[in-house]
Amino acid sequence: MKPPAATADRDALRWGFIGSGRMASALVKGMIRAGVATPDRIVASDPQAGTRDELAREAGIAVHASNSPVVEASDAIVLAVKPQSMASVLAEIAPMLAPRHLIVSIAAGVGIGAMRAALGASTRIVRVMPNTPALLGEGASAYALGPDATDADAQAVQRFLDSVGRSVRVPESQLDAVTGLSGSGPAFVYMVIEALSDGGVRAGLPRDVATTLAAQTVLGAAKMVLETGLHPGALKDQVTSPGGTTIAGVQVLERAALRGALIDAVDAAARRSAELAGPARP
Ligand SMILES: NC(=O)C1=CN([C@@H]2O[C@H](COP(=O)(O)OP(=O)(O)OC[C@H]3O[C@@H](n4cnc5c(N)ncnc54)[C@H](O)[C@@H]3O)[C@@H](O)[C@H]2O)C=CC1
Ligand SMILES: O=C(O)[C@@H]1CCC=N1
Repeated sequence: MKPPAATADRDALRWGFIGSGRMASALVKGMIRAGVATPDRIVASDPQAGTRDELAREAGIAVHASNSPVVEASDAIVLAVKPQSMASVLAEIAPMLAPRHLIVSIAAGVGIGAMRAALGASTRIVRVMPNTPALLGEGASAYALGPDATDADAQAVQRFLDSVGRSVRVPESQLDAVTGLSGSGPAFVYMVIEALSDGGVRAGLPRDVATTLAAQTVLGAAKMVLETGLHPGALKDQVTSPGGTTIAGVQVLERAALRGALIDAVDAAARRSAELAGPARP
């Protein structure tokens, strides 16, 4: 890797967010919550007044209507617009970039190659796939480095992502799979929680009790996987008494092909991420 850009202050980067929607908002608020950046070192932009006002009010940062003040006031620029808006944003910011700038894209399906083509081959680029639980410091992110990104860039992005959850470095070729699993995954898990809660209600629990128990059960089970290091199947076996209640439910889930449905969901989301890189965008 190349040495860090001489002008970049690695320990006190100024962060700029282009696009202030749901994912940018989760990351900004998560960073501030974790203390990785103070509000005066983060700026953002968005064309929608309501979106600007909301983030400015909730995070205490400056949010501009145009993108040039963000480019001017930042060292690391997080591109947080929809994939469909990326081409116009890249064309807009390309002439404004200086050697100090690190480009961090969170857009699904927009490749490093396409960004280099639009911004210039020597641009330092890191492509990230975060997820919305970053808001609470429980994000799951993966990142891939562009050819000109430095060790310092990798460290800065890893510090940023680890401050809002867990992160892993992957080859760019794996980012569509990451998008299908952890990028889209919170939506799948919310559906599971909602359905578990429905089950509790069906069995006679009040809704609030059922949702609390369902969500805490998913949280606890996830922590068991992460903190014991045991295989999920072994942990499932610990819950499943011979002739007991759990195996009765497991049988229903196997008959309903729960596993196949989840595998298909991740696969479909990963394929959609790959599709977004192509010319046929919606
Ligand atoms: N929402 C999620 O769970 C995740 C989203 N992502 C990625 O993050 C990106 C943003 O997604 P969301 O936050 O969900 O979308 P969003 O629609 O909530 O936010 C996008 C924002 O970009 C703004 N925008 C549009 N054109 C712009 C321009 N030219 N300059 C500046 N801002 C502009 C829009 O007004 C909007 O507020 C997408 O590329 C998506 O693939 C990645 C991981 C998870
Ligand atoms: O649904 C989407 O396209 C974005 C990318 C990953 C999560 N949300």
